Amino acid sequence: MTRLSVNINKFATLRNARGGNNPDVVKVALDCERFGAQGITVHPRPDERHIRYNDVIELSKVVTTEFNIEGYPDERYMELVKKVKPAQATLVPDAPDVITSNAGWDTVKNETFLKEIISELKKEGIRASIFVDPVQKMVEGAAKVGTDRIELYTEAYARGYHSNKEAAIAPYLKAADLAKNLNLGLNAGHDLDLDNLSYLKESITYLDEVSIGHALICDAIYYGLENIIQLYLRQLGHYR
Ligand SMILES: CC(=O)[C@@H](O)[C@H](O)COP(=O)(O)O
Ligand SMILES: NCC(=O)COP(=O)(O)O
Repeated sequence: MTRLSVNINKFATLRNARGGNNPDVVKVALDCERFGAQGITVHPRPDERHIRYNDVIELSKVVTTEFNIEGYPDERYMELVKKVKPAQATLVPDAPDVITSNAGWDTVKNETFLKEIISELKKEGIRASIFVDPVQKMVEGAAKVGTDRIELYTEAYARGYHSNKEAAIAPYLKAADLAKNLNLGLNAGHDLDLDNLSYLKESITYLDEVSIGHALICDAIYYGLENIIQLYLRQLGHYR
């Protein structure tokens, strides 16, 4: 069964917009778990515009499902994961100033670097996953650097899904088959949502995990809207 890891970055974006601690990301993580999430994902970025490094430390004390920390493996990231020892570290090749993740690793060019980082993670007992585009050469390169899993970067799939879902999934099927043959675990993420998720899952039956943040949190706000307006109207005495 494919596991759902909820990326809680955007809750932190909302908190940071006002200062203070609403919403409380620790409570959010615990509630996500209570409501069935099988993992919690965070992606601290150097500018700490959403999840902060200290949040990650506090979350690590309470998360009981799979804790997954994404990020570019610079010194600060490596220090953090070594301290926190999450179940999984997902390495993403983001430059510090990107709005969101926008590419997978070039596993060929970065072979030596990735090998070193992954061996450091393994020494700490942390499962390594690396973010890759659905490109055969990059998946082969991922196997060579010793990662336990890859995470397929699904932005292109999500973008193509509505116009031609068969074409959009095609490179992912090939990459997933190759990953399976190379004994790599398989995760997927980025821009997955209520429309495109089930077709991905039906098509790639041995998907270990998806991590979903942006759309899930937008949906939580939107699907909660009717209920919350009623609750506020009740406070104003409209239903007495
Ligand atoms: C690795 C990936 O595809 C996304 O997790 C990304 O981590 C989301 O990060 P932002 O929340 O900063 O957009
Ligand atoms: N690894 C993908 C992730 O954690 C969430 O990506 P998104 O759903 O916010 O695009």
